Amino acid sequence: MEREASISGAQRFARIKSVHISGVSYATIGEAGREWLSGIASKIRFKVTATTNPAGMDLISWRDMGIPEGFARGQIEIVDSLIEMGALPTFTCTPYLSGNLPAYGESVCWGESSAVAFINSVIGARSNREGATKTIVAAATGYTPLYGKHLDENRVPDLAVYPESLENLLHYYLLAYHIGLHYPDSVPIYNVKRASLAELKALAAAGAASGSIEMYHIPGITPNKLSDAAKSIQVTKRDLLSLREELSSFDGGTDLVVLGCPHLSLQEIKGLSDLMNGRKAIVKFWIFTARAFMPLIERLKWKIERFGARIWYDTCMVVSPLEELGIKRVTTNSAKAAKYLSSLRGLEVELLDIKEIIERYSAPE
Ligand SMILES: C[C@@](O)(CCOP(=O)(O)O)CC(=O)O
Ligand code: SF4
Repeated sequence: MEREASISGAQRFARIKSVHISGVSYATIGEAGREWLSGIASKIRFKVTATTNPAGMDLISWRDMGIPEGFARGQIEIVDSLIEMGALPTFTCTPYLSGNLPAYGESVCWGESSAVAFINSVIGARSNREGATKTIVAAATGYTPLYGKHLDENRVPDLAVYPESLENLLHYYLLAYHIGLHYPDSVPIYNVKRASLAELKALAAAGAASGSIEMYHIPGITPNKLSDAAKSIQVTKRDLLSLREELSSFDGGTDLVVLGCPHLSLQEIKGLSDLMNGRKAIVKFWIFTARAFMPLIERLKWKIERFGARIWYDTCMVVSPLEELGIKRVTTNSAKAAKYLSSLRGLEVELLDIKEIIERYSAPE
């Protein structure tokens, strides 16, 4: 940890109350990661709340997903090692909705770039975008080096963004993705009139996926101190639509629709069940969310199941080995998923808003 502090230029450490560990999927960390975790599992005990990012499969229904036995064995060993050290089995990228909610001003050490940007921006907690190893060291020591987004001077807005129009959730993803591409290290002010939980999540996820945006402000909505930004830009609807084209490599004829990047909130699942009501899927639909919501979804899911969609827990479309399940073309509404599905999983991607997806890939009952 001392060496880590000197690399990042930190002079001091912050005492932390929580970590969020990414790098849980066997598809991402492989044999090397599995071995490393099993080697340290009996030697390390976590001192603070430690939640976990999605794993490479639904930890209960993995056989239904078509996950090979060998993959499942490796994944279960990773999960066991993390739990032995004291991690909480949340397996979600929205841990702030599943029991790990930092307070305003609190320093934490979190992985998962979308969650880091969400808690910095929406809650006013403080974290840098950390790698898995560092979050494990922080969990074992209870400290993290104090630099970057832990410090006031790095949380000051430097770019005022004026979108021409935001008509649906996809536009929020595209707006932040556009800013992350062109201003990857900025602290933007998004001048938007409203932002639901889903929209706040989309802004957090997309700006960190195309760039390294760890924090944004929204006047009247996010709690951090605002000041005038040095630079100001307009983002037109045309900018958003041409970005959608760039992120899409096909148009119609998908193998699989994947929704839930980041993991869907309860409100989004409710909204989806209403959109699906009275319709039937004509392709495979997979939905990803946190295991913690499972009992609550019991009463909502009949509409989703009748539609023909499947809900998976503990995992997501990016960290499960979709390409090994014979899938080649996927459709999503998340710009972050679009990027990682093509770059990490090597899949063809179609990016559409949720209503367009339902219209294109389902029919009235
Ligand atoms: C792409 C991502 O959301 C999930 C995959 O990362 P990991 O395997 O959990 O480290 C991680 C991130 O954006 O920080
Ligand atoms: S759903 Fe998206 S944000 Fe969540 S872990 Fe998967 S890639 Fe990351």
